[in-house]
Amino acid sequence: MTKRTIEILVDSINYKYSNGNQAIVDASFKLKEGIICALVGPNGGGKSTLFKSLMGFVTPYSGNISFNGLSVQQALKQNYIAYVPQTEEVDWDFPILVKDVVMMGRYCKMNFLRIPSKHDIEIVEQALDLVGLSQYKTRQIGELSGGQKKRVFLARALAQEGQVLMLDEPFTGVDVQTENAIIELLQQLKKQGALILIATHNLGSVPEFCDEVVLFNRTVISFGTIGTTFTEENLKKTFGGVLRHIRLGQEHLHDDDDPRVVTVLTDDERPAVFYGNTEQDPPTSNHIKGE
Ligand SMILES: Nc1ncnc2c1ncn2[C@@H]1O[C@H](COP(=O)(O)OP(=O)(O)OP(=O)(O)O)[C@@H](O)[C@H]1O
Repeated sequence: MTKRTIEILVDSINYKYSNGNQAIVDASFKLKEGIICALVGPNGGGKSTLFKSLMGFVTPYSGNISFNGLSVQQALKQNYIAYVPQTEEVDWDFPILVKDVVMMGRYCKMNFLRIPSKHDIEIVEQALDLVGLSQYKTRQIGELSGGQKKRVFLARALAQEGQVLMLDEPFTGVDVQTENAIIELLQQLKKQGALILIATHNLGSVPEFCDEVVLFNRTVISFGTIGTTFTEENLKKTFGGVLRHIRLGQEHLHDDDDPRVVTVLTDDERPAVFYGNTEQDPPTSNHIKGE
C-alpha cells in the first residue's frame, strides 16, 4: 500500500432508487486516513447504498463525494478504493477459482491483456495467506462456506492494495475466530495508514476496534469519535428509539472459544453495552448477561 494522506468528503448527498425510494437524504461526513470507522444503522437504513455511492455503482442526484479532492471515478482509476461487498450480492454459480477471484483485485494494475506478473501472483498468494485460505485457492468459489467466501473477497480487496478499504458487514456468518482474525488484519492495515469504513451490526464490538463511527439512518445522525458519538442517545436516535440494553457482567462470561475479555463498564462508558435493533437477534446468552 502506498502511504499517503487521504480524506473522504461526503457532502450533502441524496440518492433515490428508480422506484422512488429515497435511500439517502442529505448525508454529510468526513473521514481521514489511519482510522477504522464503523458505519452503523438499522436494516434498510441505507448503508449499502452509501457504499455503492462511494464506489460509483450508483450516483447521487445531488451533493458531492470526493477522495482527496478527486471524484469517485478518478479515485477508482487511481486505485484508492477497495470494496468487500455483502456476499449475498454475488452470483456464486459463476464458475471461477478462488485464486482468480483474488487476482481480480490486481486488474487495475494490469494492462488490457490482464496477464498476471510474478509480482501479481505473489501478492495474490500473500493475500490468501493473510485470510487463511491458501489451501482453498484452486477450489471453485461456489464450493466455499459463507464465511470463507467473505474472506475471499477480503483477500481480493487486500490484493488491490488500495488505501481506502470499505467492508459491508464482513462479520455476518463468520465464527468468532475468523472475526478476530479479520479485526487483527484491519488493525494492521490501519497502522499502515489505511482508511477503513466497515458496516456492521455487531454493535458490541464497535468500541473494541473502531476509532470513529458514522451513525446512519437514511441520513447521518451523527459522526465522530467513538467516545463522543457512540452514545446511548445517538444510538436511540439512529435505531428509532428501540434498542436492547444489556449490561455486561465482570466475570468471564464465555463458555466458548471467544477470547475477548468482557469488563464492567461505568456509565460514562455505556455505549459499549448496547446491542442490536428490532430486526436483529440479541446476542446469545452465553456471551452476555442481562441487566
Ligand atoms: N435496488 C433497489 N431498488 C429499490 N430500493 C432499494 C434497492 N436496494 C435497496 N433499496 C432500498 O433502499 C433502502 C436502503 O437499503 P440498503 O440496502 O442500502 O440498506 P442497508 O442499511 O444496507 O440494510 P441492511 O442493514 O439490511 O443491509 C431500503 O429501503 C431498501 O429496501
